[in-house]
Amino acid sequence: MQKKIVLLPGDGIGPAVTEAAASVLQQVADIFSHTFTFQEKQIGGAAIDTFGEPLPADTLQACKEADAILLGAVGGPEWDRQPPHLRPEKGLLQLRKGLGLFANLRPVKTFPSLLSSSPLKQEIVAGSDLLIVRELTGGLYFGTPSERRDEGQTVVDTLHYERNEIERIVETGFQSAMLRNKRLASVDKANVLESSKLWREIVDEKRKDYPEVAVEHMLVDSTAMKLITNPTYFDVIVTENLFGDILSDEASVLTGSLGLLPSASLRADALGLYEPVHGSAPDIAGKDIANPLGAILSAVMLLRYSFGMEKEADAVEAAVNEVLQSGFGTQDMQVKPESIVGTEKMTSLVIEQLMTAKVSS
Ligand SMILES: NC(=O)c1ccc[n+]([C@@H]2O[C@H](COP(=O)([O-])OP(=O)(O)OC[C@H]3O[C@@H](n4cnc5c(N)ncnc54)[C@H](O)[C@@H]3O)[C@@H](O)[C@H]2O)c1
Ligand SMILES: CC(C)[C@H](C(=O)O)[C@@H](O)C(=O)O
Ligand SMILES: [Mg+2]
Repeated sequence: MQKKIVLLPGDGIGPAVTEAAASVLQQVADIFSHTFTFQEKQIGGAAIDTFGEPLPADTLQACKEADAILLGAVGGPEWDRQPPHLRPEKGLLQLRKGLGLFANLRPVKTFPSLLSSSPLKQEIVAGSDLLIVRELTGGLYFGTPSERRDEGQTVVDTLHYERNEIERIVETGFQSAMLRNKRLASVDKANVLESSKLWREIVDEKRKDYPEVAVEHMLVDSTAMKLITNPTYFDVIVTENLFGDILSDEASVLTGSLGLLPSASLRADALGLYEPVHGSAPDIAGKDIANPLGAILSAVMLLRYSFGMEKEADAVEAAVNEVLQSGFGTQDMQVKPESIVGTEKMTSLVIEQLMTAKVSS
């Protein structure tokens, strides 16, 4: 199969983890006789430095013409003082909005070999396997007005949702639950927010179409607590943009490292944007120590969701599992000191494992 992939390395550790994931995809193409073409474009701080804007029109256009997009991360202290429209993060938000990628899937699954990596007790995290379905193109992130007034001393952000925006993400939540263990936690703040009240109404309407799914409405504050005291309680969580952002970083603690978490941002057709959940990690950039597995597992989601390549996705996932099973890890994971490897080494271990598995199959 021939497929066009746009690479958006971005800032900080973004380029290193994107390169890692792209080299795994290239290996997949070689092994399974596909042709993947990679086109690299600028976004975030790197784009601001070169083109004066965080999402150049040329980048957006290339993404619109691609079959899938793989992004590293954006942001960093050097751009933190920029006006809001010239922040690296704005480029990512414009890209999600510009492509209409409203459904952000963030799976969180503990690897049995990494149970001791989590700061939480092993008996609590063991068996955790949940999916956060985060609304990605609405809510506080995009509502207007969002501004400073009275010489900056009054501020306003707007939480805005329209019925159809809630309906489509809730639908994604139900469909995801149907493909998993048929349990859906709809997370909101309906004891305070009007947007959450409409959200609940819509969930209650939709649940009639999915009688097999056990639905529970949960408040976001107690969900945050339950996520780390009883994570196996959850199957699918569907929630609005900001709640999903916060809960997904929290949930990364279950796996032992934020560096392990992948994500897919999807819309109704096959185009998707795939990126690790973590940020640009300026504190470790340029040192060959970033964990590339969140990006590599994002490439697994790309193979599955945009290309429908199940056996290819399974092969990469199995290779990652095998490498972790052998005890290897990056410095952010709790592995034996002699088993700590860098970004490039971790990537080559995954690639070698992929090749070995292919030869022996
Ligand atoms: N999708 C994105 O592009 C994205 C996501 C989150 C944050 N950001 C941006 O990244 C910048 C830094 O934000 P932050 O420090 O709050 O969050 P971060 O996710 O970049 O880093 C948080 C901590 O996790 C560590 N970490 C993150 N990814 C890792 C990896 N792959 N391997 C090993 N360790 C890893 C970092 O070293 C740091 O200690 C900010 O500018 C922020 O806006 C971007
Ligand atoms: C960088 C930032 C805009 C982004 C978000 O808040 O969505 C990030 O935290 C994420 O989780 O992808
Ligand atoms: Mg985030």
